[in-house]
Amino acid sequence: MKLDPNTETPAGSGSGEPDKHLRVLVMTAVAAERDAVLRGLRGSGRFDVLLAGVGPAMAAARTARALASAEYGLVVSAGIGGGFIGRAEVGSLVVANEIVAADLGAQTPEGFCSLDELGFGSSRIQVDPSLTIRVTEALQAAGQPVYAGPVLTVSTVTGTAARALELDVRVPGATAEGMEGFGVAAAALDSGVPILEIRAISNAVGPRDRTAWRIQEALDALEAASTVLLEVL
Ligand SMILES: O=C(O)c1cccc(C(=O)CC[C@H]2O[C@@H](n3cnc4c(=O)[nH]cnc43)[C@H](O)[C@@H]2O)c1
Repeated sequence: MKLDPNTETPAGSGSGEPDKHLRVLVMTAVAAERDAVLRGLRGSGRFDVLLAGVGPAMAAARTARALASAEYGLVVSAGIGGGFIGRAEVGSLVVANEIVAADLGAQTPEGFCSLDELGFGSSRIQVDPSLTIRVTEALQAAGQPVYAGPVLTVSTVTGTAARALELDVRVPGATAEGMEGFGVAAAALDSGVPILEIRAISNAVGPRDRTAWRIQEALDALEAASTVLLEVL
């Protein structure tokens, strides 16, 4: 498959409409997310929903294995995630317009240096803008609170206000945070398959407060979003 030389994403038709003859691979970190997605997909045979494991490394390995075993027209990284305050509240959905490995780089006395700045590749993978818009609009039309923006992948869940601010400065407009998206996206990019990431917000990105997690609320939002994906993908 051809890659767009500017974005390094698979070159598409520009409509954001995946080839409906091809299967869709959905990768979730854990079983509770997988089951929510499966409930939303209502038995559709066009989607395979597989476990990625937690964190970008396992997610990349498992996605690469799945992509080597069958032909897919789209890969979706889906799960619960943290929402940046003021951009995505608990219970809402975030559709990635880019997937950013936010802690991949080097710490220097002058501050964080990304992989791009170090000249070792890129820590950002773009999502086809028309796909992001198409999915965001469909979710909105279904009455779900939804935002489009950068979704960060981190290996360490943010647990302080200072770290949240640091990430917000590093990635302007950062909207959500998860732990698998960049791994799933790297495998998809490597196989020339388009990528999408959707996070249902279970907690705010900031000071650690386990009592404030709303995991069931986020899983319900993920299930409802998956029903919309059935129609739009
Ligand atoms: O122990 C904590 O303070 C803590 C806070 C939030 C999430 C966790 C997890 O271990 C969940 C990891 C799992 O869920 C996704 N997730 C959910 N919320 C976030 C978040 O705020 N930042 C990053 N990842 C999050 C993640 O994709 C994993 O699959 C622990």
